[in-house]
Amino acid sequence: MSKIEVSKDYVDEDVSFESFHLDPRLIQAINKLGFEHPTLVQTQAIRLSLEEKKDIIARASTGSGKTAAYCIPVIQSILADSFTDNQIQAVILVPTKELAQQVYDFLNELTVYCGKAVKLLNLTDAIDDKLLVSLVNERPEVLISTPSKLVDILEKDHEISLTQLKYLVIDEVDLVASYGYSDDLDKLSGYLNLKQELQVFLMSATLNEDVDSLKRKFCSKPAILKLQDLEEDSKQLTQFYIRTNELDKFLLIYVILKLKLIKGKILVFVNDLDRGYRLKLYLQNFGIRSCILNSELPLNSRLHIVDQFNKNVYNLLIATDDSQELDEEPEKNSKDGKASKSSKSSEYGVSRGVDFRNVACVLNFDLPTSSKAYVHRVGRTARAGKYGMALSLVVNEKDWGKHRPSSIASAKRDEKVLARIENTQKKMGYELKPYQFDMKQMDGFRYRMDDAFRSVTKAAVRDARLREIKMELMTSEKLKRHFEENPEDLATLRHDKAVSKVRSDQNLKDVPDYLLPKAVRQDPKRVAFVPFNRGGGRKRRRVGGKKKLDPLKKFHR
Ligand SMILES: Nc1ncnc2c1ncn2[C@@H]1O[C@H](COP(=O)(O)OP(=O)(O)OP(=O)(O)O)[C@@H](O)[C@H]1O
Repeated sequence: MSKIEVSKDYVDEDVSFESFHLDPRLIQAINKLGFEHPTLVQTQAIRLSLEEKKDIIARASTGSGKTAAYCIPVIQSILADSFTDNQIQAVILVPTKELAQQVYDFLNELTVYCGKAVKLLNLTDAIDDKLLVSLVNERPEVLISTPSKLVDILEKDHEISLTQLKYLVIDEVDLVASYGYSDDLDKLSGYLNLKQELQVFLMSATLNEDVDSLKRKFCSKPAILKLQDLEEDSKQLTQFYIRTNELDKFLLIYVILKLKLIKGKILVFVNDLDRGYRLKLYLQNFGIRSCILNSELPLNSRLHIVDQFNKNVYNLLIATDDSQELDEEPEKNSKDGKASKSSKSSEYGVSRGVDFRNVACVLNFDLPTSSKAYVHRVGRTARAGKYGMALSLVVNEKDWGKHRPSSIASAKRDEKVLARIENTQKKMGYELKPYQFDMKQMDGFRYRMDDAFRSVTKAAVRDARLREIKMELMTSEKLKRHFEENPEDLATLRHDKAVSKVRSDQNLKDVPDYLLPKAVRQDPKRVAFVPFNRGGGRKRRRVGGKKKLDPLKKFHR
């Protein structure tokens, strides 16, 4: 049994899962999951749902256990009701296929001792629609889907009935509400027996006014849970930013990664597809291996990459988050002010809800385009009560566009977005701290950065992108068969191979002694959290002990 550590701040230590009078099969599964106590949002949601039959709107921090908060009451109620035979009793809607799979996997674990009492169906599984319709007609108790896929299937077969539905869950509800799913939700409401027996859960870490119309449409007298603000000294997430120019972002990431200034697994976000490959190839020059995650890769590969990252097969994942969510007001994407679903990425989303495990640092190589997207990105670390840090590279407005090859359009607004991020974080009681790097001290690394940066041409990026897709399409097929035949062999399929023959110079891979900070030269094993002043001298903080270290502590002026 793997025990998952959850900090006191999220966990309701006075409460046990047994106190909810849950079915023994469910209790056994919860024990197997290693959950000792419910989290705060779970205690409240389970009670309100099972005892008071309330509709629930919950805003709770990223990583605070919202999935179990709605899954447990849904499964409990299905198990408790032995009279309703073979009916679709719950629909769980999420914005992306990744999340559908994640929720499906979690429900599978939760129902592992339930035999055939609870059947689950993930509608976003890439199976033929006809087969899907016939599987829905077998009336599994729980359907998991994106709104558009569900409506699609309902429109394909008018015999399917949802009037007996007891639970409707919309997870990441603000994204579902604002991301072009409103037509699908309107259509869906026509299939439901709203405000009768139906109990509704609307969940997210961020709620906005788009959710109000869903609240009016789907809920009656909902209980509103807001479980977000932690005490100052109990915050697990430490947030930093560095103001820089576009080319120096490449210098910074090289130095940070090469000298291992951040300990543990790092999730790097970039804002477009080519950018991800550019960074991967650039780092490859220095012998730094990374793995790519983006909307172009087949779903099987995406799921496998996240799974392997969670199992610590990779330490560095470069994820493209091209959602381009904007903060309200000044700019909206379409005439009605709603962001539209772009075809390729419409059902892909990596900053939302994906349960990355044990991420030490979220590094926003490119700053997201909205404060809301920032909340979700940085929420990939410091999950389930663990500590984590977020580091964002912010381009000075005056420096934007000065060096075309390293430039990206979104960075033009970085300073404005940073101001909004600071504002929203402040309202939640958080603070972003600036890091003043002494860029002069990194001058020794600059020529290597230049060399490596220049070697990554546009053609090399295009070539890498094509190769990776081809490779992953083949891997994806293999994965499909492997998943069926040989699940334990999956770990051997790696996604962090070199994707291009970019000239790889051994000189770039090694960092000569004279460039290293003194502390590292004296003791090569001591590479994390080192002071980066050539004179050395000051004592380092002990690594590993107390968690709330400032990981880049001595690197700034
Ligand atoms: N009671 C619990 N005890 C221990 N670990 C838990 C508990 N509940 C959930 N977890 C773990 O916490 C992690 C985060 O849970 P979950 O993915 O549900 O968070 P979330 O609130 O939905 O986050 P997000 O807003 O990012 O989607 C998961 O790995 C989950 O297994």
